[in-house]
Amino acid sequence: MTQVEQLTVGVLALQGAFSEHIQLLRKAAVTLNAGGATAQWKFTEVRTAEELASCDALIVPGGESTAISLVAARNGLLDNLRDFVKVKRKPTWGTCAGLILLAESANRTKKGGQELIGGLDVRVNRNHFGRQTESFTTNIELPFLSSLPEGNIPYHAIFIRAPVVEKILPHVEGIQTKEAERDDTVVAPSLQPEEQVPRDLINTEVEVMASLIRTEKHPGTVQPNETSSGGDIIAVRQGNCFGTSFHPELTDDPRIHVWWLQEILQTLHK
Ligand SMILES: NC(=O)CC[C@H](N)C(=O)O
Repeated sequence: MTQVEQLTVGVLALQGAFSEHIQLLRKAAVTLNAGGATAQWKFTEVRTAEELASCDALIVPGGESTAISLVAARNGLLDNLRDFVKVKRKPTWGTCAGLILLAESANRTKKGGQELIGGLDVRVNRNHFGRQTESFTTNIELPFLSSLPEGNIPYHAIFIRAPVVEKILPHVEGIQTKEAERDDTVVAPSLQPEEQVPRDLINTEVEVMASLIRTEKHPGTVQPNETSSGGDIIAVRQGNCFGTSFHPELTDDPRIHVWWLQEILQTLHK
């Protein structure tokens, strides 16, 4: 009998919707293993460098990116997270605040209050749709789910003070050379030369996985932006990193978690 591999997926548990992710990951693993055992999955909350080191993959949840980055900095975890994502290049998924933290650049940040992990060559615009009261839910098409059972059923996406990807950046090692074009833009720090990963290992450009085309009027005002003609970019993937503007963890629909666990298996077996 072939040995089933053991994989540990961590959820950064400093602030935000981490326990919801763990519950949905458990549900996703049951779904995935029902189609034939894939792996023995362990899902765990991550608060320390030791816990992070035990993980094969990581979710950075929704919540408040400023709070998550402050606590991570206080716990001395930011550099470990950067190493996990950008040097070890382990599969990492950020939802909402997590997408902001995985971006190489973010606009509308609080003065002096935000550090980024980086990993996705994008610039996000925080709170793109407005304040809490302008949060909304909507059914969207997620073409990347189409290979899953029931993958073509629209996905009920929850946007809470959500960011969007407003620009795909050219990949440059040494992020300081990237634009910080406004007073409220922050960028992720550059890798040290000895940490730089050869370009062919990064291997992919940013891939737009989903856009939101707002056909009906939502309460929030939409800022004009560079992607408005094709809709707002709300899901991207690049190499080991995946990010979504919305909160799959606040639904009971495990399809994106199932898809992402499959991605982990594929990445690890490449
Ligand atoms: N729901 C969320 O995760 C909101 C993200 C929040 N606007 C931030 O900047 O962190």
